[in-house]
Amino acid sequence: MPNAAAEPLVTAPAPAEPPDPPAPCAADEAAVALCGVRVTRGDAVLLEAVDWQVDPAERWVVLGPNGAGKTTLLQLAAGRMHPSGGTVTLLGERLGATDVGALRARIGLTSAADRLPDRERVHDVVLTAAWSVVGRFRERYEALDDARAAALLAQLGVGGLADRSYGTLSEGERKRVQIARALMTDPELLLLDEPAAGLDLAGRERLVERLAALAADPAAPTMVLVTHHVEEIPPGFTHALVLRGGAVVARGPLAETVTAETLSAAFALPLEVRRVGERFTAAAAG
Ligand SMILES: Nc1ncnc2c1ncn2[C@@H]1O[C@H](COP(=O)(O)OP(=O)(O)OP(=O)(O)O)[C@@H](O)[C@H]1O
Repeated sequence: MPNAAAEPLVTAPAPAEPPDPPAPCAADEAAVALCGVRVTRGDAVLLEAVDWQVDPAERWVVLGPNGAGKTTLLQLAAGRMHPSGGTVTLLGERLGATDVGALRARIGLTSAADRLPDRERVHDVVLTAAWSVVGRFRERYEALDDARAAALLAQLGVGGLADRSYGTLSEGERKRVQIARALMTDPELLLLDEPAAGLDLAGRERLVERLAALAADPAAPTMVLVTHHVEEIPPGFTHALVLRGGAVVARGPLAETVTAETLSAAFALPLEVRRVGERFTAAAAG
């Protein structure tokens, strides 16, 4: 008769190995880290399963058709919106677990929604960013602030317009003043939402030239530029994120991402994409 006590019929399973912790989706030193991000409004899904990491020295362009989720993504990256799911970490601070006011002060954002007073002197439009206000009142500014505003206007090629009132500027000149204003607080991250929208060819080219100079400056902040048009990608930009319908179509170094394949998929149209030097063009294939 078998000895049941000495030879159990059922062998106890070996204790399970503890599961590996999930790999972090982004490095700690990333300027922007989105992990499994989802944004919903009612039944609408604005972003779904977005993983994206921007390292401090990188310059990213975000491309995609109307409604792809580009502005939503930029609002997250500016700390002006929280995700419905997943995590957003900006400059080492996780949204939802940090003082968002202090974080926003470290981020420069320009968008068409910026409302700047037409009557304000151009110099003051830039200067007042130091106090996060849009009109000069009783704030006190240091000579250093004045010098910085003047230097930024000169850097953006609009130094000669410092004494004009903002409302008298052309659209292209305004865009460059807006970027100077966004740089006034010396942000660590600069977000540009369609900076070339509405500009004529010469205005676009002047802006692209200034952004290329900024991108080449090692002291410049991490940059993310949203656009619909590959022609607006400034030389010196390093990476691209391509979105469609709130999802990532492609992401990575510019040369591998801004291609006929990814853009045709994103814009749902067969496209030819050409690269001449550091500039891109796209047109319908045919
Ligand atoms: N509050 C909201 N409720 C429902 N849907 C919204 C809301 N806000 C935005 N959306 C939708 O989310 C989608 C993404 O919008 P978003 O502005 O991020 O796109 P976009 O890529 O910046 O578009 P565009 O290039 O036209 O500026 C759009 O379809 C928009 O209609």
